[in-house]
Amino acid sequence: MTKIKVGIAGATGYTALEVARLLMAHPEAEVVAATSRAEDGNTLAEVHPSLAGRCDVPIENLDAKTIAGKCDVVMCCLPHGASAETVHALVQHDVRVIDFSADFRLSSLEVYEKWYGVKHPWPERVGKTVYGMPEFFADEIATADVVANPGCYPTSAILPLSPLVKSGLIETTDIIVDSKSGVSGAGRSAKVATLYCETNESIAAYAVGSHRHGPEINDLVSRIAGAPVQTLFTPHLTPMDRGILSTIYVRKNGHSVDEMMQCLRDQYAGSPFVNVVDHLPATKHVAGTNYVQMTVRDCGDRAVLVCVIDNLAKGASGAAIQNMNVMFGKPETMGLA
Ligand SMILES: NC(=O)C1=CN([C@@H]2O[C@H](COP(=O)(O)OP(=O)(O)OC[C@H]3O[C@@H](n4cnc5c(N)ncnc54)[C@H](OP(=O)(O)O)[C@@H]3O)[C@@H](O)[C@H]2O)C=CC1
Ligand SMILES: CC(=O)N[C@@H](CCC(=O)OP(=O)(O)O)C(=O)O
Repeated sequence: MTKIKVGIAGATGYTALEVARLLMAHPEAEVVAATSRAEDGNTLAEVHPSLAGRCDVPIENLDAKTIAGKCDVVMCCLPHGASAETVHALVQHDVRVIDFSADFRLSSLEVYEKWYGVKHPWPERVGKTVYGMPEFFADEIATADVVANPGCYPTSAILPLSPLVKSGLIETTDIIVDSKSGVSGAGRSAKVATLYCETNESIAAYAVGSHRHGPEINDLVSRIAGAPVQTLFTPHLTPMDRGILSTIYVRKNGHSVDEMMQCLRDQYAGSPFVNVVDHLPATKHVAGTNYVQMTVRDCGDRAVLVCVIDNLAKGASGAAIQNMNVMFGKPETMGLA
């Protein structure tokens, strides 16, 4: 059996570590290349000691032609902007790419450039790249050269909202998405806001009314549901390593919460990673799994949807492995179950 040869660009970051960790347990894929500007010459295990003894792949400076020559697929774990340039160069050298950044997620170039404040390096490709959520786009993912891996917060909102909007069970306006994330969501590079003393014993709302995941949620729910949707999204930073909890307030549209729960159960009946549950456990959600749990509660003229995910698993690297499995004709759960 020939294994899928995987490259990891941006190998020093948190999503890269998580994708490498998951790939160590994948029976039909192997890490064959890794890149970073800062750690050129070291190995993946030297940079991430938790991989010691399991991954001596050398880290090199990113050269698209060299990496493409070694790999069947590259996990591009770079920040937006830098990622689009790299994805473009990789595709020119005939390698498939899973892009962790937001560079190819949105339908509209204008919306991208407004919210990200940069000129897009590959504008022709915006709006023509499949969104990496196999729950809705598996057929396109299977044949894609580039997959736009979803944002972590958007995953926690798109999965519960889309089926309910599509079935007309909730109103398309006045939707409030209130989300909390662990600190690893902000990446591994040093920033004052994510220092231990700033985050420990604290909780903070940030980018209120201006977070770039608002337009991503609106775009994707609208696309999937076939109806324009406006949400109000507020993220919060919480003193956890990882994890996302989204509490979503919606207006009922003359339908009961039982109907909403049934709609979600029907939508995700065959889905290996989305669990619709009667009660979310009061105990800690298990980190590092690709599973999403969601439920709905009745609150008079409103309903409250609650969705819990792991930002580094289903919110990033787990979703990327799921996408890779779909791209290479493997069972969706391989290496993730
Ligand atoms: N963390 C999370 O929970 C999630 C992250 N994402 C997205 O995944 C991507 C990676 O995130 P994450 O792993 O957290 O980020 P990190 O900050 O932890 O790592 C980023 C990596 O990119 C490299 N890098 C940084 N700037 C540049 C540049 N200008 N050019 C080339 N390489 C660069 C760094 O390596 P070096 O400096 O050594 O070259 C580093 O390896 C981002 O686009 C992020 O938005 C998406 C969903 C969830
Ligand atoms: C806690 C925290 O800071 N989270 C990040 C979201 C990470 C992510 O998914 O970002 P991309 O869409 O850029 O890939 C943030 O709010 O910027």
